[in-house]
Amino acid sequence: MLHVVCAIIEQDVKVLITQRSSKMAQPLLWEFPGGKIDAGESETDALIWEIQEELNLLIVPQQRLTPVKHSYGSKTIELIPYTCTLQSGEIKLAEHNAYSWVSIDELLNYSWCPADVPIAEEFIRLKKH
Ligand SMILES: Nc1nc2c([nH]c(=O)n2[C@H]2C[C@H](O)[C@@H](COP(=O)(O)OP(=O)(O)OP(=O)(O)O)O2)c(=O)[nH]1
Repeated sequence: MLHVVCAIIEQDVKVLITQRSSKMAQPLLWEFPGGKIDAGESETDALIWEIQEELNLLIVPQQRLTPVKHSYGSKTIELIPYTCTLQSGEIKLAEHNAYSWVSIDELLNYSWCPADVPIAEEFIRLKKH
């Protein structure tokens, strides 16, 4: 199983989501940015590194939400979400096709990678309570 960590980056009342490029797996679907955890790496170190690489942003992981297991054909991933705050940086896309800052109410209007849907739903529940 592939362990993937992803960031729900919050600023004011919006969260950052990214669209995978046409060359990636799950082309043009929206996700929470992140990536694979390498052997020996902590979840939060992997996340900080990936977000720096992909978006040129320095984040601070805050709260670990519920991991989701999802099978894409032969490949099974465990997607591990963290809410995060933004420390510094301006977005420069290195891999993604697009990004968007979206409000909680708009979050489910996007075409998500299937593994992300329960994560978006949990985040919405968290924010509405
Ligand atoms: N980073 C990230 N990956 C996700 C999310 N949801 C989801 O299903 N994935 C999948 C897509 C990939 O199959 C896998 C890891 O994606 P990745 O972007 O870090 O790795 P990668 O491009 O090197 O993977 P690949 O295209 O070579 O398979 O997890 C998400 O919210 N964030």
